[in-house]
Amino acid sequence: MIKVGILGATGYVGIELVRILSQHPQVKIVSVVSQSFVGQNISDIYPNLRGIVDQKCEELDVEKIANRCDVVFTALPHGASKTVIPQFVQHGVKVIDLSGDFRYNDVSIYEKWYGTKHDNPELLDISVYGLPELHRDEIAKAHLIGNPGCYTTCSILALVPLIANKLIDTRHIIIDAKSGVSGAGRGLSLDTHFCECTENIKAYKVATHRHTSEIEQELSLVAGEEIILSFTPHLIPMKRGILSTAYADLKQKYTAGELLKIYEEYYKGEFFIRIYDEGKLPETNHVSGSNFVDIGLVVDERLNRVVVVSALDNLIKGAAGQAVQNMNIMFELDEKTGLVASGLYL
Ligand SMILES: NC(=O)C1=CN([C@@H]2O[C@H](COP(=O)(O)OP(=O)(O)OC[C@H]3O[C@@H](n4cnc5c(N)ncnc54)[C@H](OP(=O)(O)O)[C@@H]3O)[C@@H](O)[C@H]2O)C=CC1
Ligand SMILES: CC(=O)N[C@@H](CCC(=O)OP(=O)(O)O)C(=O)O
Repeated sequence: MIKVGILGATGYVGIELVRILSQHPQVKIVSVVSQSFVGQNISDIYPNLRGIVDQKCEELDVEKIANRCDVVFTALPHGASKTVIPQFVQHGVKVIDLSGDFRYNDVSIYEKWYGTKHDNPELLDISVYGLPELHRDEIAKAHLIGNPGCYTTCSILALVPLIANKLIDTRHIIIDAKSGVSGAGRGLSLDTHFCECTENIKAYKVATHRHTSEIEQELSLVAGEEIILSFTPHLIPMKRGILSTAYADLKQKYTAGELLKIYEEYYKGEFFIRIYDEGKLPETNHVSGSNFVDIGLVVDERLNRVVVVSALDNLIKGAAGQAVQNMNIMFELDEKTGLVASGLYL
């Protein structure tokens, strides 16, 4: 059995990790760590887990946790993980970090977009961007994973086949994405207050959202040249789910059917990517509670522009599910293990 610890277990991502890993046949959860609920049972905080995971939350004592775990998931706010992760790495414990701290190849990009200094830039040399569909071989050998963000997973996977096959003009890509409110975490804030986000939709951090840089990093790697693009996130009155709509100009004429064949071919064998037939498009309900990314597209023939629509659950393929997929790869398990229960509809 793989012995796991979950830091930030009481957060929205952390509790999805607890839920998924409690049903994983090769995992034993040995430690759930909290900052504010030390000594309380996790199932008192999330009563849906009563009788399933009745484990007490521990304080963050790296030495104690590292001695008992093969791998730790750090589902802490950006910045908070930076101090503890190097200690786990030194203890030889594998780490899958859900924050943005270890997702970047170039520290100056992290520092520019996160507006803070990185304390351990040397670890960026060993960390691997945990998007299995792009970096599976590196993930298998990694000790430290920077697990991708939710908007980024949804947006990158929607565009990769077009970029890898050089089908679009990469200078004018636009991504318009919408997220459910759980994307902002469980902490209280004015933006996610009931009256502020119910019956209301808003764009935020337009042209400045940090996920722009993460999407650009990965798409540039695929393209073999620097890509910069427009990314606009929106907060919508739903609990979970991301829907991303990407627009790009085609270099030549293609029908939707031809492009969909290219997508099918590119993602052949990728269980967690589902390509829709022509005339159908993904919706957030189709992926809720699951580790799938669903992708469909339309060609706007008047403009010779492709419009790619993708959907995922921000807490699963956008966070906890993808992290477990990475763990499966790191421990040489079938990467679907523990991740194929059907999703929620509604
Ligand atoms: N929500 C989402 O859809 C996604 C989130 N992420 C990333 O995952 C991470 C977790 O996000 P999310 O679950 O939404 O956040 P939450 O705010 O819901 O949870 C944060 C967790 O971190 C703990 N925590 C907060 N501050 C500290 C600290 N200084 N030291 C130790 N523990 C601390 C909290 O503990 P306690 O409750 O005990 O105070 C809580 O368990 C973030 O980095 C986020 O950016 C990534 C992809 C998607
Ligand atoms: C709705 C909402 O607020 N979403 C978050 C993104 C959540 C996420 O993906 O977190 P990472 O930054 O760790 O990738 C945001 O816009 O910052």
